[in-house]
Amino acid sequence: AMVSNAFIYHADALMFDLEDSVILREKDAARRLVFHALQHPLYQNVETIVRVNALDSDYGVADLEAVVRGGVDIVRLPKTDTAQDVIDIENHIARIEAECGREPGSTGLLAAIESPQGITQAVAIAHASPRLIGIALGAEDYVRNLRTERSPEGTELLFARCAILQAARAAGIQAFDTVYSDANNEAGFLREAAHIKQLGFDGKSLINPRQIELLHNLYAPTRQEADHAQRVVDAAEAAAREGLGVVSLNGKMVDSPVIERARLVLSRAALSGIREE
Ligand SMILES: CC(C)(COP(=O)(O)OP(=O)(O)OC[C@H]1O[C@@H](n2cnc3c(N)ncnc32)[C@H](O)[C@@H]1OP(=O)(O)O)[C@@H](O)C(=O)NCCC(=O)NCCSC(=O)C[C@@](O)(CC(=O)O)C(=O)O
Ligand SMILES: [Mg+2]
Repeated sequence: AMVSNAFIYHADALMFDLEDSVILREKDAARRLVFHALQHPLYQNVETIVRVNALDSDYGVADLEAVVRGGVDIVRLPKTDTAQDVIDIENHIARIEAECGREPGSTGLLAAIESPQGITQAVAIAHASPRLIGIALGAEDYVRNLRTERSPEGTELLFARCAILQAARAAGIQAFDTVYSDANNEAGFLREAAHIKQLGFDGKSLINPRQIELLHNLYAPTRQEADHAQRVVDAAEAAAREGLGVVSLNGKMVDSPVIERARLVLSRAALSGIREE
């Protein structure tokens, strides 16, 4: 049922899971279901991601064969511990693209890091393939590996989140935060989402449609922020026409980092609208 109507919720991308939310005896049926969903007309204008099983499991390579041939936009590799994990999946994807006549390099990759080993290798992982559109944190597995549990403050995840952000930015790719598992706790979700936005994440994996609007609204700038960003960009463009790299706007210095920040605010306004307070 979820596969058949997930497209109605206006998520930025839809992720079909073949890994931990599918029990072993359903793995083959789930793969077939996703293969057909990827080719359904309703999913042609939606960015699709499939989380495949690990390549060293009994299912990983079959998952890849199905989803690359099915036309998935991005493959999510779970439990990525090393750069070699990324290179291995990259090689399989390249082979399958060649075999099925898909444009070489057109399948994107998203590596999920879910262990201390992966966090220590985050920089190498983030640089391991030109297909990588981003890296992501998988916090439920990560805290299990750390031998702790998630707290409302997220203290136990701060190191991992910063490591993922640093690695992603160093490689020039996106950084995505993990799921918030209590779908009924709106206040807790919003607190965590505000925290990861402030750290610098580009977004977050969601498990329930009710979280989509909340996150879009949080990432959307306020009217005041959007208006200010527009004034910064206008002032910068006027200054550039006069050959100036730095200008003053109401007494505040406007230079290259401030202008780039303003452009990011405007792009978020274009994507998510204006925040409802
Ligand atoms: C959380 C809950 C059980 C709540 O159930 P509830 O029954 O209370 O949901 P309700 O809100 O009542 O549903 C109202 C309506 O929305 C529909 N609906 C609900 N969820 C929908 C959805 N996801 N997609 C489309 N449709 C949906 C539903 O069908 C219904 O439709 P309808 O009947 O027509 O009204 C349910 O959402 C759910 O199962 N979520 C997906 C869980 C999942 O994907 N887990 C794997 C990824 S995490 C992981 O693996 C950890 C990780 O690996 C992560 C990492 O790597 O980052 C790590 O280590 O951290
Ligand atoms: Mg996991």
